[in-house]
Amino acid sequence: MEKGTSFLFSGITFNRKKFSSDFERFKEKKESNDLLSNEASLIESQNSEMDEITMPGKKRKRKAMFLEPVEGFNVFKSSKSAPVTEENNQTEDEIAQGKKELYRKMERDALVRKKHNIHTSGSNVPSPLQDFAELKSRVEIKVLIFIYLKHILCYMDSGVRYGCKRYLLRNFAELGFKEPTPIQRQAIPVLLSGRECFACAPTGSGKTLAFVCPMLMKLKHASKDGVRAVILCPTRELAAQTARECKKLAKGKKFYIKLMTKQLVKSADFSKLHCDILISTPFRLQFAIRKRKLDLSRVEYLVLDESDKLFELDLVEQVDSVVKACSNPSILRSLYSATLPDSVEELARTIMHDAVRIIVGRKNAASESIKQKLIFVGSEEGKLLALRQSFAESWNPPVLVFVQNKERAKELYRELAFDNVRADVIHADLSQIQRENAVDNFRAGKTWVLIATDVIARGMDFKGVNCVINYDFPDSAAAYIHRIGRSGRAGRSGEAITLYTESDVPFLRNIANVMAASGCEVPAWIMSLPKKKWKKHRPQRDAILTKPKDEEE
Ligand SMILES: Nc1ncnc2c1ncn2[C@@H]1O[C@H](COP(=O)(O)OP(=O)(O)OP(=O)(O)O)[C@@H](O)[C@H]1O
Repeated sequence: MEKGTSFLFSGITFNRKKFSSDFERFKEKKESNDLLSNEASLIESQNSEMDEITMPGKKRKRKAMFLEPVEGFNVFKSSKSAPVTEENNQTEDEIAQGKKELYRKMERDALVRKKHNIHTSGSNVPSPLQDFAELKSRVEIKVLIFIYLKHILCYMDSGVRYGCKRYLLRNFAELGFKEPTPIQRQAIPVLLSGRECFACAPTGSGKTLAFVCPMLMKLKHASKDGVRAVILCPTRELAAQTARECKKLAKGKKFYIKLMTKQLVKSADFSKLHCDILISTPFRLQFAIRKRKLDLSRVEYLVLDESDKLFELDLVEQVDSVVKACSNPSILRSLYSATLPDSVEELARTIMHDAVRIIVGRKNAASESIKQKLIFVGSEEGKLLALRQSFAESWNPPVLVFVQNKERAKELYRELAFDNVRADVIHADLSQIQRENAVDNFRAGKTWVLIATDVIARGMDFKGVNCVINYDFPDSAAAYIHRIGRSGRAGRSGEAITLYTESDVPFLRNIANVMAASGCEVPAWIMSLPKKKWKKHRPQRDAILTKPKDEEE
C-alpha cells in the first residue's frame, strides 16, 4: 500500500494527504501498541465481569450500536443553500438515488444479521455474506463516500470484487461446508474489506474458518517474503489443530503453512524461513523472536485466537512481545473467542484501528445445542459414585471428563483403569507425544473417556463428544463455557453434566446464570442464591480414591 494512503472501504483507496483535514474527522486514534501498559487491572476485572453474565431479559447497558446511516448524510443539508440550476438538480437526483440504494442495502444487511443473530458495531460495517458463492462472484456494492470538503460534495461509486479462488470453494464443499456459519458471514467480509475486528461467537461455531478464509484469500499465493501471517493460540494442542485446519482449507494451493514446534524453534534458520502463515503459542513465538531473531516486521495479518485466554496474566507478556514484533504499520489484527469480557475488549481497542465488533447470539453465552445439568453429589466421595452410576446407566461415549489439576487427573485415571473403562488422560506433565497420542486416540474412538485438565478446554474440536462431565467444578464462568463447548459443536447436540459439592454451592449461581441464559432449566433455589464474586475457585479437594474391597480386608 502506498504511504499516506489507507483503506477506507474495500476496493477504494483514500488519499490522506490530499484530504488531510477531512481525514482527521474520520480517523480513530491508534493509541498504544503496548498491551502491558493497559493490562494492570485486567485479570481481576475479567473474572468478576464473567461472573456477572446477565440473565435473559436483564440486559446490561451496552454502548450504542451503529445502526444509523453514515455520518456524511448531514452534508446534504448544507447543499440546500446552493442556487438551483439544472446541474444541481441532476446531482440531487443522483444523490437521492444513491441514498435510496444505500438504505436498501442497509435494510438487506439488517435482515441477514437479524436472521443469524449477528450484532455488529463500528463504522460502515461491511455487508454480511448471503452464501459462500458470494465470495467468488462479482458483488456490486454501491459504496457511497460523502466528503464535505470546502463545500464540494464528492460522490463515489465503486464495485467490490472478493475474487475467491476456486480451490477454496472446492475445499469448503469437500469438507461439507454448505453455508457459512453466522460468524463466518460477518467476519469474512470485514477482514476482506481491510478492517480489524474482535469477535465473540459460541464454541464450535466455525471461528477458525472465519479468520483463515480471508487470510488465504488476501495472501493469494505462496511467497518467499518472510512471515506474512501469524495465528496465536494459547495451547500447543490448539496450535497444532489450527495448523491442520489451515492446511485442509488451503489444499490444492501451495502455501507455506508452518506450526512453530519445539524442533522448528531450535533448528530453523529464521533468516531463510519461507512462511505464509505461522501458527504458534505465544511462548514459542516469543522465544523465537528473542533468541532466534525471528523477524515479524512483514506480518500483514495477526490473529489472536481465544483472545481472552491470551490476555490472562501468565500469557499477556509473551503476547505483548509478539504484538510489538509485528510492527508492519498496515497490519490487520483480529481477536476471537467464545468469551470476551468487556475488559479484554477495552484492551483490544487500544491496539486496534477502527475495529468492527461482532457478537453472535448473546455475548459470553454457552452454545444452545448443549443440554446442561447440575448434579449434587454431597462430598468428594459422592463424585466417583455418581460417575460410575452415570457410566452404568446412561453410557454415551465419547465422554470428556474435566478435573481441577493434573494430580486429580492421574488419580481419576487410576480409578477408571481399575474399572476397565477405556480411558486415557491428558495433562501438562505428559510429553508432547503422549499428549498428541491421547488426543488422537480419543479422536479415533480408541478411547471412550478422556480425563483432562483445562489444557484442552479451549478450542479443541472433537467432533463427536456426546457428553462433557465437570467432575470438578470449573474455576470460572468462562472455563465452564469453554469446557462444555467441547460437545455440541457445528450444530450437533451435546450434553454437559456438572457435579457439585457443598464447597461449590457459593459459586453455583454463576454457572446457573450461564445455563439459564442458554435456555436450560435451573432450580429456582439456585437462581435465588446470592451472586458471589468469583476469584478462581480451586478448593483443596480430597484425593480421588476408592480402595478395592480385597485391599481393605
Ligand atoms: N460453514 C461450516 N459448516 C459446517 N461446519 C463447519 C463450518 N465451518 C466450520 N465448521 C466445522 O465446525 C467445527 C467447529 O469449528 P471451530 O473449531 O472453528 O469452532 P470455534 O468456533 O473456533 O470453537 P471454539 O470456540 O471451541 O474454539 C469444526 O469441526 C469445523 O470443521
